[in-house]
Amino acid sequence: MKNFLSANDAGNIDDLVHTALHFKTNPFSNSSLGKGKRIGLLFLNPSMRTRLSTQIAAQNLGMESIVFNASQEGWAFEFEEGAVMNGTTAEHIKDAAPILGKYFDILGIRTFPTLKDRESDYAEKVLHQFVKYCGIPVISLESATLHPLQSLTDIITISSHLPVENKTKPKVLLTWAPHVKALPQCVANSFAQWVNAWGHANFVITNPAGYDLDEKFTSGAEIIHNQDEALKDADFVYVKNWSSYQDYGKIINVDDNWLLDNKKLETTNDAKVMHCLPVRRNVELSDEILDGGNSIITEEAGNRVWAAQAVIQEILRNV
Ligand SMILES: NCCC[C@H](NC(=O)CCC(=O)O)C(=O)O
Ligand SMILES: NC(=O)OP(=O)(O)O
Repeated sequence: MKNFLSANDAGNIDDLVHTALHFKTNPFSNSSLGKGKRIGLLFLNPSMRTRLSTQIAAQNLGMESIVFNASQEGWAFEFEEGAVMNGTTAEHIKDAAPILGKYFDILGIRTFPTLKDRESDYAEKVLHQFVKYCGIPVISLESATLHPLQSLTDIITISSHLPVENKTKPKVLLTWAPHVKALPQCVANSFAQWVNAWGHANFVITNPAGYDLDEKFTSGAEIIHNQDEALKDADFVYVKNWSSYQDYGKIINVDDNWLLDNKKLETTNDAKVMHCLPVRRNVELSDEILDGGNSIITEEAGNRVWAAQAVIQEILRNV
């Protein structure tokens, strides 16, 4: 593995899941692989889980990690080719990224979308410039359109809840949920991309009209606009808000009640409920679900370490 930017970089997903679950029971089984190596974790946006789990994963492999909160503590980056930098940006990515390539062996980057310029966001303009100019392997810590470490975690979590002799595919439902802010489509896009690539689920997506995701990621899933219908017999319900892809970055008013509660879960197959976190309680997900027996959300967040460790190991084997 050279970079880890999407499901396309994962190789065999089952193998990666297997490696991650091995680390879950044997965290220090390869604790000298990263000796003398250093990962830089650069954040242009907030994070709790991604930052901490990736640091722990690196440490478990004997690797040093340094976090750089670039948007708060660094010079403002310029990404435009040929820019006359007489405004607020102080350092061009072409100058900054090669330095990071000198300091680190692997670079992790979190960069959210603008939610204003769809073309630029969906071209992953910022992430790809880091890749182009840093010259070392790059791990996405959530980019403009995808969140691959989260999605690998989600597949690991689902896999570990399947019966050992599982013959039938579980029904995995991704449901849109309400929110007060316009959020990226990354987590939902990425979950769709990974579940499709994994191929071991009957995959359904439910969202209100106007919230259909980019078909580039969802193609292969069944899309149902009626949440009650979509919930029937689901084994896993993945809850997430996203802003509109079609009316890019906008919140479209929705009449129906899309907030999941225990009553809505009754028609499922006693479904496990998942969410990437952070979650707005009683806006995006109800207290009764978050505090109830169907939620596997804390376990899911715990699995972030093993996903990151499996990915860093694969990259370290190539540097
Ligand atoms: N990294 C996981 C999710 C990050 C981001 N959520 C947020 O920005 C929530 C912010 C808030 O609730 O104010 C998202 O949806 O892509
Ligand atoms: N799920 C997730 O990526 O969490 P953070 O934004 O806290 O890293």
